[in-house]
Amino acid sequence: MKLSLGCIADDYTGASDLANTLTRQGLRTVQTIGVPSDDLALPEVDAVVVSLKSRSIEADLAVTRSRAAEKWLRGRGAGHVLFKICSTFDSTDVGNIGPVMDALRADSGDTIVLVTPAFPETGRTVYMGNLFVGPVPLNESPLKDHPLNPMHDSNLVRVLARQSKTRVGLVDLATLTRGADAVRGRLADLAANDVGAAVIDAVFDRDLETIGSVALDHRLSVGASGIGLGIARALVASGKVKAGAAATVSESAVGGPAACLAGSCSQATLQQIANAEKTMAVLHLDPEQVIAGPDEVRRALAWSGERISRGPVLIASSSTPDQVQALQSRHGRDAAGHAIEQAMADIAEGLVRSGVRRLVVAGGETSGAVVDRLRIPGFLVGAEIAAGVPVLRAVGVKDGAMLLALKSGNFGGAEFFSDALKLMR
Ligand SMILES: Nc1ncnc2c1ncn2[C@@H]1O[C@H](COP(=O)(O)OP(=O)(O)O)[C@@H](O)[C@H]1O
Ligand SMILES: O=C(O)[C@@H](O)C(=O)COP(=O)(O)O
Repeated sequence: MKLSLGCIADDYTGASDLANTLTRQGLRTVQTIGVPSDDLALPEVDAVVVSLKSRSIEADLAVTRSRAAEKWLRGRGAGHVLFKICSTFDSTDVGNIGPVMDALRADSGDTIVLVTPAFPETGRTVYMGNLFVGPVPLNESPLKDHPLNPMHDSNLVRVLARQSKTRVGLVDLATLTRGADAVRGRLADLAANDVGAAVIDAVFDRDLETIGSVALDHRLSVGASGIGLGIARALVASGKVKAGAAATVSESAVGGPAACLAGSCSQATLQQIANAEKTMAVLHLDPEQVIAGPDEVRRALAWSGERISRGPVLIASSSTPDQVQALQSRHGRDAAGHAIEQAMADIAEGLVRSGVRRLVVAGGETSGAVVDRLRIPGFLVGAEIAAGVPVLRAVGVKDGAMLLALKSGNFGGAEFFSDALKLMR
């Protein structure tokens, strides 16, 4: 297998979002959980997206894991590696985007790396280095209240400069609009001034196509699914990947009970949970009790045990920004987040033990904890439920077929949970 593109995603929902984008552009793509072991049988593919849970861990550990993934991908022939970050640039002043980018850039030997979280299909655009989420700057969007990495600055040149050892510059929309050679010229000027990373504006998919073609001059780029789309289109346009070759994924029904788990506290997910009350049984966990001990998990499993044979269930820990803040002030941000993630993983494990083979998970960190606990080594990409969220068919699991959907907290329409289950037969 010689890869045309290697990808390292800093969380599992982000990885499935990118795998979805690459598949839709015609690349045969597989999503692996971590660096795959040698005995995982992978199909013949153009792209591998290695999913890491490295967004909110210690920066040093994120660097070590990302470098190991890069080494594996380069060893499979990947000439270009995309470090997939969140389209809302989720990070803190200590990382992990900057430190991982710096390390991968050093490994790749590139003098300068293109960076853009733009993903116009989901309303993420970048202008003059400022990230917009729909109509508002990042710092006015619901991301200002994220439980783990609240975003308070929409200027990505500043945000990245605080995290990175290199100088950070900007390729603005006016330059981009003049075409690939104008971008190349600007990058050469920046590199000559010791700038090692360039945030590049992008508003429309055509901007991403220009970015994708320039990115392929380099060995590394950093961004969200939008730059993935640009790179995939450039690979197809250059003939390096045969268009329309995306592997067909088995559509055979899996059946059996279905469940949804929500650990995201995003506004979108809170609304989706409220809407799900109309179509399925919903249990709201008591976050304080989750942290207190295992009884809340037992209560959730007993509750679902009584209902799941009659229809899908949804179990949510999600709460509003002020409730999240109150909990964090009592227990600490990381301790609260970790305890709830592990409780969600316990619940997922219990549900699967009782026969659930169709599972929807809302939240990136939450999905990471659940998928790790279920020991799923990888996924093939099926139908698209919503922008950035595909149906995933697990590969390499012992207990037979299993379907999952890993939803970024911010993604999906108002009826996401029922939309997902309709496609997960
Ligand atoms: N009620 C709650 N209070 C505080 N933190 C919570 C609560 N429910 C979930 N969390 C934590 O908030 C974080 C949500 O992050 P994540 O799952 O990545 O969602 P998103 O995709 O919206 O970023 C997780 O660490 C989760 O355990
Ligand atoms: O790029 C995106 O917005 C998503 O792919 C993503 O990374 C999701 O992260 P979470 O919101 O933490 O699930």
